[in-house]
Amino acid sequence: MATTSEINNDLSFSVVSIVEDVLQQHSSRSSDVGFVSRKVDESSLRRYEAVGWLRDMVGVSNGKDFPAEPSEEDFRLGLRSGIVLCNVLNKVNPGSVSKVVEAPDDVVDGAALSAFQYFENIRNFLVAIEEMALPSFEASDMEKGGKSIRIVNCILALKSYSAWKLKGENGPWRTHSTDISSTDPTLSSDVGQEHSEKGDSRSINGLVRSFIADKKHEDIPNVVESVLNKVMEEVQQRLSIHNEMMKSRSKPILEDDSSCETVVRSQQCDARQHEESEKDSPPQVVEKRFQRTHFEHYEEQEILLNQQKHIQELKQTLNSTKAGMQLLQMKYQEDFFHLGKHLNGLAYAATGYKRVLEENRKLYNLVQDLKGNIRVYCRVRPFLPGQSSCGLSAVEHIDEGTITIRVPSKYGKAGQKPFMFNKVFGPSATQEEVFSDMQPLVRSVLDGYNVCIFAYGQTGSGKTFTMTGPKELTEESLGVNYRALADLFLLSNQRKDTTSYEISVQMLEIYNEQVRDLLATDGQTKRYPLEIRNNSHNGINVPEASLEPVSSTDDVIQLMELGQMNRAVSSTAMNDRSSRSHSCVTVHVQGRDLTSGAILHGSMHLVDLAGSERVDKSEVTGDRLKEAQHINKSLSALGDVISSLSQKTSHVPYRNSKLTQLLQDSLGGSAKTLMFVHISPEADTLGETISTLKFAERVGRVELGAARVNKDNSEVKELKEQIANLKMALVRKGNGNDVQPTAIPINRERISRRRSLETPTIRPKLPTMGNTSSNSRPQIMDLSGPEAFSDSTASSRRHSLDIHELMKSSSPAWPRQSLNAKDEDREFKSGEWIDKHEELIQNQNPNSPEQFYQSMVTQQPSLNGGKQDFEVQSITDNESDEAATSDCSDTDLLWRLSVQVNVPKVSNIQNSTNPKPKKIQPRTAKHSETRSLIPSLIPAPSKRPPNTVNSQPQRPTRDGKRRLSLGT
Ligand SMILES: Nc1ncnc2c1ncn2[C@@H]1O[C@H](COP(=O)(O)OP(=O)(O)OP(=O)(O)O)[C@@H](O)[C@H]1O
Repeated sequence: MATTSEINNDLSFSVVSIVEDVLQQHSSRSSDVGFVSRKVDESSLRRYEAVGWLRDMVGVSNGKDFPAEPSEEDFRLGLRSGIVLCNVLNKVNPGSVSKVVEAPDDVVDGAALSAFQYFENIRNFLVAIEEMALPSFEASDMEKGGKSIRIVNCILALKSYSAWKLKGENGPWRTHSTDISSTDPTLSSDVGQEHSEKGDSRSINGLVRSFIADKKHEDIPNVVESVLNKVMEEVQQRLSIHNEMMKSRSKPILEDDSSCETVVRSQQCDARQHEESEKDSPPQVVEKRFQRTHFEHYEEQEILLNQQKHIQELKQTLNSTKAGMQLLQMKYQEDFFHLGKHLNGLAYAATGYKRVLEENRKLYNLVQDLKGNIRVYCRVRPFLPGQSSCGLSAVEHIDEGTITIRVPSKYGKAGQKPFMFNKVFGPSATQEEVFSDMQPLVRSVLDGYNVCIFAYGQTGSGKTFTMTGPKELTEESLGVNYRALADLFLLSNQRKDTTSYEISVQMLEIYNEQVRDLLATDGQTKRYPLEIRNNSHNGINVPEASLEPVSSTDDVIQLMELGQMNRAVSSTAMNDRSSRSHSCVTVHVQGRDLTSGAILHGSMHLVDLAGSERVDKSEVTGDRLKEAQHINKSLSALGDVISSLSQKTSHVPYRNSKLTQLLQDSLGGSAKTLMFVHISPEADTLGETISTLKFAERVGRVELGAARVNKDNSEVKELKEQIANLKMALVRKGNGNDVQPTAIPINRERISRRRSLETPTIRPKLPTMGNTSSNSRPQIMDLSGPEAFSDSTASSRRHSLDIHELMKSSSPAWPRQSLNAKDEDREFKSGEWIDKHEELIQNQNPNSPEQFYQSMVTQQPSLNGGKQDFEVQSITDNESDEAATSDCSDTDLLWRLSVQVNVPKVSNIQNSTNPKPKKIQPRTAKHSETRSLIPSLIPAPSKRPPNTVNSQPQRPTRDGKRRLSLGT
């Protein structure tokens, strides 16, 4: 970095000095050597005179830097600090320089002083001199190469001023021509008071005059021209040097700060302006301008220095900030790293938590399955395109398994009401999402479970959408029915190496409490109405309905289309596509294990219920009203069933509607049941929505008992068939008919097949059986052959089959005892008539069937009072229904068989243990009605001869009817 003095040295030059230089060069070329040496001598003398005076003024000690006759260099160095000059000036004219910057004591010479101090003193001195109108010089004259002669002039002028002042003269000081001109030949003799201003020009004039004095007159113009050219060249040269220096010095500054750049630019601009103006201006003006700018440059330099200092400070701050930033960055990076790790941990934990939640849900569902809870899913329909979705939705919030409804004050206490279900689907749930949640349930059909999925909700809430899909079906919008069957095909195909499946479909409709076959192609009337037979052996509860085998989704689509066409659809005020009937797609699956030969059968009801809205709201009359009433009746029957199931009452009124009859196996049996409740989002249907959700919550609390697989191995299956055949044979015997050979071959054939599997160790038991009554034995043999009783491994089966032995038994097996507790429980739940029967059994002496029968008959009025009267009445009225829905459960068959075969024994016991028959109460007209039911359960002892199969009670015609239906 250049010091201030260097800058000053470099920057300060004057036109005068240039002209002098040029003239001297010329003179040196033209004048003789004697003239120069004379001039040098004169200068030296004048210098000595100036130094002498200064030494006198400041004293020898202060003027120690000045030898008495100093060289030009010594002279310059001695004055360079400006201290001597200022002190002298203050002596001559006290207070001219207010503050003289002294050199530090430990500094030997002025070289150690800072450039600032030098300049400060010199500047102050020059300012004062100018004020005193004394001849001045330039600060650069103090430097090497400067014009010391002008310093000498200034000092001598001051000397003469001092002398003038000492003389006590008044008025403005005027220098004497001799003071300067006598001693300085280069100066004009007529230099006046304005010397300081015009000194330079006078000095130039003097030079010029002396220069041209010895020139010939005709040479003068050429000489002047060449001098001027030289001057201009010199000026230009120096200016360019000056500019170069300025540029080079301002470069680092430029890099540092843009404000410096501005300053330097302005300086360059100034310099250029100077350059240009100097071209045009006379040398004096140029000189003056340079003098003026001299200080300005200094100021600028000072500013630059300050700015540089600031820049340095800023740089330092910047560096420290950068370091701080780097530190922060590192810290942040570290933090980010930790945060990332933490987030990873959290994400992992979240995944784990989600897994646990999912696991919990599965376990919860498993528990539900084990308890046999009816699963309840809820789905909220989105606002439909025509509807204004800006209208407030009735749904406040939907969570995984909770739906919160906004309840306004008109429905009681205003607020929010949450309802909990196994799963809640919001309006944006897709058909695929909905199905994927129920897929495991659907798949369990192939494992031999009975499954029932029914869609419930008011009209237009989206039941058909969920079960079938919208009007225009696309792959994405296919409903549960299609997806379920497609999935069953897929899975059955995957299992084809181990199990062979047969899948067939029925499609039914319950319209105005009548069951219709939707797949009928031979005219609807032919199969209308159809009968429902609960607890059927093969799971087909409506055997008369078309059962169509299907093996691909195309088959299913064709069937569904046919079903949809046949379905009774009529428009209402609420929904133009409102179905006024319940529709049920039933999928029957039979699977045969290819290794063990075990057969399983599962069935799945996919039910789309009719809308649950109130009749008054539908604004319907006439036929439509009748339809709506039937729908409401069947739905309230469904409600009653659910209610009694949830209260675990012994009587479940399945028979109150065709719908509950159809779903009996799914609601009260061993099925897996899912109710899919649908609600609309509109606030104006809130009343219906709340009652729907309340009903659904109640359904969710119903426990049906664990679902069971309908898996029979071949042995059990054969036994069941045997039981059925035996039972039929007994009935025929009881009616005095011969056993029809047509029923037997199947049995014989099967049993002969079994014979080959029997072991010889079982055979010896046959003679024991041969000891039984010859009357009965051949009949049995006729029925099934002696081998039928040879299976010692199935003692219970033999026990139930060996009628003869059973008849001999001294301790009769009472129906109730012949069943295990589980089966009994199931019986209680599986049908109304069983409930009644159970109640009767509990009220009778178990050892007295006659009494039991009689008392049962006599107590019938009280048993059938109220509602039960109605039920019995309805059953007797609809006899065929009763027969169809009451029979065929396995346990039921066993139980009944036991009852029948044990009755004679019981009758014997009755004679010994209860000689006095209980008095039969007189019957009312109602009793005769109820009686028609009772004999179907218990044979009438009075009509039964003892100890023979044929002596079993004569059953009423109705009972015979039912047995026929069983045999078919
Ligand atoms: N989740 C849904 N997404 C889109 N549209 C739906 C949805 N659910 C229902 N809809 C539309 O709402 C209208 C009524 O639905 P849908 O016919 O399925 O109701 P519903 O309950 O079966 O009526 P009904 O009791 O009269 O048979 C239809 O236009 C249907 O396409």
